[in-house]
Amino acid sequence: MATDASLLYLAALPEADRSALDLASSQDLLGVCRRAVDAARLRGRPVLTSWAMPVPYTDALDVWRRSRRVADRAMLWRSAWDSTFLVAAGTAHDLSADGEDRIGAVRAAWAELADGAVTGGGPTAELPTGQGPLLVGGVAFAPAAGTSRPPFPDALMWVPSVQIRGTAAATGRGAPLGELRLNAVVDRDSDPVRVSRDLLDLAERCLSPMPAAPDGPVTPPLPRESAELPPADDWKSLVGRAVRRMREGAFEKVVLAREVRYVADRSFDVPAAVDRLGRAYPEATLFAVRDSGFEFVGATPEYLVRLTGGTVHTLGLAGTTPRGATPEEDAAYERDLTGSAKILHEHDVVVRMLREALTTDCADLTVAPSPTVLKLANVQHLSTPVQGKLAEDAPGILEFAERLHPTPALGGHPRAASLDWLAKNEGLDRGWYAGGVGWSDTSGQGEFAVAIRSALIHGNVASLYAGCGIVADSDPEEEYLETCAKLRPMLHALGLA
Ligand SMILES: C=C(O[C@@H]1C=C(C(=O)O)C=C[C@H]1O)C(=O)O
Repeated sequence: MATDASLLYLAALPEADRSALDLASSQDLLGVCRRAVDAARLRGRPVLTSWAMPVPYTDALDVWRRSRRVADRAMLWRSAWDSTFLVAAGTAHDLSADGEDRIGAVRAAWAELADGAVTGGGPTAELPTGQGPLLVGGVAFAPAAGTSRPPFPDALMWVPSVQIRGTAAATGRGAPLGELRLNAVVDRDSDPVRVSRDLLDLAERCLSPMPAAPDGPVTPPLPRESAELPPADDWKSLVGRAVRRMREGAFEKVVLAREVRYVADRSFDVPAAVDRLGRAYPEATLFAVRDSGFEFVGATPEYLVRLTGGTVHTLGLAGTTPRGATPEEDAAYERDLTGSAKILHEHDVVVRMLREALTTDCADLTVAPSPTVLKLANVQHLSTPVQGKLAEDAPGILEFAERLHPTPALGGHPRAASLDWLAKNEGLDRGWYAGGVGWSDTSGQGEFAVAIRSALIHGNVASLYAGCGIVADSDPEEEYLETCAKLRPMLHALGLA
């Protein structure tokens, strides 16, 4: 076990770079931990401590692959906005919460913990957004009915012990540095020597230069059984029922989802799947959250909210057509997308809601006058970015996430009537599908993606999810085919198609 920060540093560095950089000292980390324990004694409450040092560009996927083996929890994040990656490992502090007010409860606990953090180390890489220790994780689409939902709570948010951030675009020597950050929450009885030693030990195991052996079998697992939940015909009838309710005027739009569950002959290779997703969907936010052997992964084109430098960004993404096999066919599908009154209506409902939700906190709201087309490998979508300059006393990202979720791109409109119908009729435990995955820093800057194009994986069982917006003139068969197209990325990634 290494107890010296300089060993850790060298482990992460290519041979030729070793002499060029200052050696970090374990004494420095220890000093910060000591200060934090002193502060905990003085304040009579636990104190967040965080220490950072630069690390050269590292292969984020490789670090994450190792982290998910050595830590109780791990998360990978590659941001669609600026290509920064985040690998989080271990638990410095758990802020998970259940129930309707899950995001609010996390927000309050994070504000208390973040206040008066004792920090040290650095200087580190300049990151495009967010600084210092982060709160990472995700939230379910809706609170679980009754007892806590297995395997994840309604909001699984935690401060990781080890946090590695950098820019995925950077390659080779002379490239921008990344940041390694070690976080802990100490109380009056904590032993600073032990705290710093445990952090270095975990970081070294995550950053070890040894290549991680492949996780699963070299040949992809073969599906032994699969089930559509609900069965295809039942789901189409459900779409028909939603259409009838909308024609009766009950609501304007509702998003119906379904699950496809696969049981394979052996465990799925999650890192290989994430690697494939990342390559096939470079414009997507890539995420993987692992806890207790369950892993929720996805590559989503949709973000809920991003807060950076006094600006809030969100995205209206709704309206879908397939990609064509030829440029002509693709252009025809694009014309269907931009010229369909039904699709434009579906999209407009989302943009209207986003605008309303942001108006009060933004001095200056910019909404593109008409949607653009986002082309992914499997489908194309109508897309309208929305951004605003935040007013002085505007809230942080968790409050925006709470306010925006679920947008009518994942729930419906009007919100209360559509969600109520959904809860009574969809018959699906969405879990984290269509919820949010992301992070916040101590000042409320951060990013949350909408957790679609996602799957929950546990050993040899994978649950894949997809849904689509239904309006009064939706056709059940077409909507069913749309969900099939949305499932395709994950099916390919897992080697199931
Ligand atoms: C619900 C999903 O996607 C959402 C629904 C869309 C639609 O109805 O056109 C488009 C993008 C997403 O907002 C999904 O992928 O599961």
